Amino acid sequence: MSDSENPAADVPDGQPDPVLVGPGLKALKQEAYTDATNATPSLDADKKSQPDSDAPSYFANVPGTSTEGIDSPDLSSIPEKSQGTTSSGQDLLRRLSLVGESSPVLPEVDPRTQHPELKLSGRLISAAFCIPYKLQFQAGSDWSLKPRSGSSALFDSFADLASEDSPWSHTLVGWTGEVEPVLDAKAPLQPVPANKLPPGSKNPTASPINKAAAPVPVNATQKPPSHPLVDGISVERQDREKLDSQLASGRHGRILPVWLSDASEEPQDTIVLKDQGRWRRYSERELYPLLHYKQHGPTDGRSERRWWADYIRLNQLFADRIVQDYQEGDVVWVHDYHLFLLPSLLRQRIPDIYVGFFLHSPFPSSEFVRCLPKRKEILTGVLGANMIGFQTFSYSRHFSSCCTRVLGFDSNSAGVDAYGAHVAVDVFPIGIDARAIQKAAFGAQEIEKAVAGIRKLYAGRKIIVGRDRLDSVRGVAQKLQAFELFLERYPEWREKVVLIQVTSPTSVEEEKEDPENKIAGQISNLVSTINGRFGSLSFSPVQYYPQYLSPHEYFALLRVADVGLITTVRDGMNTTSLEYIVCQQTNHSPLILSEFSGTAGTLPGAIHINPWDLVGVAGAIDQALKMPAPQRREQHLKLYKHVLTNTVGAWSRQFLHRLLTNLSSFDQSVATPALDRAKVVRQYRKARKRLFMFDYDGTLTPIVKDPQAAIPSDRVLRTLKTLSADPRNAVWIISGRDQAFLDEWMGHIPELGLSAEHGCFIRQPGSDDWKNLADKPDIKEWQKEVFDVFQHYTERTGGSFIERKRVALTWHYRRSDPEYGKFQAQECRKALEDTVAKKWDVEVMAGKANLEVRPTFVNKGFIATRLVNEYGTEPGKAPEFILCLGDDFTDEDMFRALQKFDLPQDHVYSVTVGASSKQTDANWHLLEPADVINTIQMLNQSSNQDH
Ligand SMILES: O=P(O)(O)OC[C@H]1O[C@H](O[C@H]2O[C@H](CO)[C@@H](O)[C@H](O)[C@H]2O)[C@H](O)[C@@H](O)[C@@H]1O
Repeated sequence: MSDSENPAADVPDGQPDPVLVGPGLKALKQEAYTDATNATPSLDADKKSQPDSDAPSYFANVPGTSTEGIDSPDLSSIPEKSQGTTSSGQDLLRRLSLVGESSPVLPEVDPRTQHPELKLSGRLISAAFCIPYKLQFQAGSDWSLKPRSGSSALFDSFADLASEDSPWSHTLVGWTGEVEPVLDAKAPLQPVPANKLPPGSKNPTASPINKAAAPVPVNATQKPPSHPLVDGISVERQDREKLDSQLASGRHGRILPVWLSDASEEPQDTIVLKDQGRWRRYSERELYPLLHYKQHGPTDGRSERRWWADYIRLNQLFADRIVQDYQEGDVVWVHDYHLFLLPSLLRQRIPDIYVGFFLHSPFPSSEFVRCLPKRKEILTGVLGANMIGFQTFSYSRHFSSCCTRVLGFDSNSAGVDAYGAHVAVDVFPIGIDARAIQKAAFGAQEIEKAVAGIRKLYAGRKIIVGRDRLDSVRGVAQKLQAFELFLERYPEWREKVVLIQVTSPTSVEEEKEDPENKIAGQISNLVSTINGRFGSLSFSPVQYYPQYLSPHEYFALLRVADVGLITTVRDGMNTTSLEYIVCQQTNHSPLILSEFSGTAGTLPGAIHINPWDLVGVAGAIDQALKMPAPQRREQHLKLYKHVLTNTVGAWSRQFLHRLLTNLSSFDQSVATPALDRAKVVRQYRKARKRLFMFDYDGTLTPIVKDPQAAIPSDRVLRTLKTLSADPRNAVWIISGRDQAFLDEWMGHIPELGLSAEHGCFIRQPGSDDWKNLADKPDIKEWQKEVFDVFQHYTERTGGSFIERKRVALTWHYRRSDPEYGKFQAQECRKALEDTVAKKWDVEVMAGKANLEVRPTFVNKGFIATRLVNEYGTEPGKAPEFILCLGDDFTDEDMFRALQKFDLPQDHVYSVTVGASSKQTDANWHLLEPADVINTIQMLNQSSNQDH
């Protein structure tokens, strides 16, 4: 049902086009596009293929003029382009309370003026799996372009971005899709072998679509499908260039086709297209099912490895194409799961590129994603983007949670900290081009005829309409089961209600090739059972049509419906439900919508059902059929306002606006620059007195699961030894670890100064003795109370444990469920702050997957201050080079302490280890402990050069 996330976004081989909406519909009006044998039209003509301007306008549909019952509100002054781009439009929307109810309508403003700091070029490159055309090819001739079906909302958004009103110069990068050879119009069609056809489909050469069987007059002019793919098509360079020029301008902007082939050397004169379907396999057999909560059985993994290799190559070829065209300041917007790896591939080549990613399909719980063998590659691939958008909040939450659980990255509802960068995560439910749908659905003679025809056919009966693809996730079986139960439980409706269910063949690779065609079989059994139980010789309560509909038939069906029934068990965004709402502008028939559709959250005015609860669905059908007119009108109005305000144009503006806002706020205020090593070396070499303060965990060694396993490597020890051997250097380890640990691992380097337990203990260089700075008589008492609270949470948080030191106590939850552990830590912290911390002079600190309690009067900042003071702060005495490094909250005390001294700026380097987006008082950042060691080694080497 949803085509915004249609995996194939295409017609199965050898099939006629399914329902076309949006650009498809508009383009359909151009006969030449549908005729493979005609000369290829110029894409400019495409612009003219907008719906007829004399078609009755939805927006001119003022109250009282409707012929179909209760009217819609007067939206006549909403501007055609984007409903709200002018002040009058905004006023009207406000008057209708459209603004503020849904996402705000953003005006078209040139992003370059709005964000001068980003130095935008004004060019937007969209990357989508396929271009919006199906290609037919004959060497030496023009290419034949037919509108590609599916993904209508997405293609409409490209048209919007490329329109004259858009501030962007738009380029679309997409795969050519499976290229077919042009058929000789006069040559007889060869029968297609049955095994090459999708299950349930008719042999195109055998018989035309059964006109009599259709619920509405079937488009008899519909062409038989083109033949299945021919393998091994050779495309010469001049033919590819010809396609480039045919696609150079049009309603979607400039289109750059990506040629997917095995050829490894660039550029090839001839590209041979073989087994073209392979480029879909990984995404449609592995990713699509997983994203929709479907798991296949175990396999030997060989095919999957091949598909994965193709998936990588596909993403690389997209990256190549974009990089070839890229100009500084371009924004790249990547769409959907076929291109999960593209953001990182682009960032590897252009580190400061602006990239947004939008996922059109659902994103499942981490419990599902973790089953994917390539889970890490997929997640890190997409994390190359600056912002990742989802259809619903729950999908975005699942994604962030996956990054925490699978990759161990910090995340919250605003985003994920990945590899030193903050990746924003946000929610943008897609809309439709409501105005185009309205124009397409109303007024044309054929549609009016079809509407009248269906009404006549089912006169006196209520019509429930369902239109879905025959994928298992679309819930057609559940719908039929619920309808059967409805007829059983509400006998008063028998003979008075008909369910018209139209299904187009599946587009899911895996299901297409199911030899048993299980779903189709199941559906047809259910239909027979219901019609057998509740039908009669003259009437069948289920009218089932496994076929494609023309746009006219499709819109006519949506218009005559008394109830729209969508029982999908999983889908990203259901565009049919949005189109249904537009088509019901005058009837106001209720919409029953599965809560598992991504659309449900944005359509609270629909009747939400759980498709697995058949009794509930049956009850909802009864409720919808009996709904009084005023209630129907009221519910519909809410839905209608939503669909009209949240158009696909508003969606893309919203996405780009937030991407740029994120980029600019990130650039300006939060980012901590990477440590300028050249500057550090210069000052280091100049300085005669130098002070080093190193935190230990997360700074000198990477964070690991078991605290006892975080031991310094030989390289770390050698580096520290060399550094501290220089008499000009004072080198200190200032750690939360206890004395025993520091003695054991670093105690053998006599030149090192050590401080343990966040400043509670100190051991001077050259000494074996530890001095206790936290010696107070009450220690045992507060320790006991802290221990009891920690113990309480340890018992209730699997995997957590307590580390007892001499003074401080640490509760660790790194081995617990990351989200539950974090939650329990918040609770535990609250409990400690409300009790122990109020009674005693202790501080509760949140560390890395831990909580620590230590006396308030000592901390790492206190030690840092003490050390600088020991050197002397007057000019001539003060250290001329201070390097202080740490990674967590407790180290911020040191950074703050250093700010209090009046020392020359270029003498003091406070460095946080981690993302540049981290909230910190440090002036610089380094990504990871390895960078710290590299930096120190560099200083050591620079000293050698001095000698
Ligand atoms: O001040 P530091 O030297 O950074 O020490 C802080 C705490 O580090 C240790 O715990 C942390 O590192 C462990 C090993 O990588 C890791 O498993 C744990 O999750 C981290 O919280 C140490 O165990 C604590 O005693 C220190 O206070």
